[in-house]
Amino acid sequence: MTTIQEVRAEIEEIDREMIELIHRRVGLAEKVLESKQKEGMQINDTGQNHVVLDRAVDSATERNLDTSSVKEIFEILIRMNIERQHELSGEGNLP
Ligand SMILES: C=C(O[C@@H]1C=C(C(=O)O)C=C[C@H]1O)C(=O)O
Repeated sequence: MTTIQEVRAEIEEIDREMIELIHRRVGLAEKVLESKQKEGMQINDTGQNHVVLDRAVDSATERNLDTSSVKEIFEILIRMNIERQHELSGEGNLP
């Protein structure tokens, strides 16, 4: 039988992986901003936000996860990326 310590070690490993993935995702803000500045695009792209959220909700549905919770997580991830792009463009935390 698995001990609580073993399960917690597995959770810790997953948490570390998630932090690394969040770091990678936020890290892409620089490349995205560069392309947007070249193309004259706005930082917040509501159409793309929908694409990302719909994709996350579909994946969550396939795995029988609570879709509204998964959507909240992805809304936070999108916000973090947008905030990072604003920081990098020297605008601070504008909406
Ligand atoms: C990363 C982008 O910039 C913003 C952040 C997004 C995201 O974190 O997925 C999606 C759309 C944009 O509002 C992008 O346009 O792809």
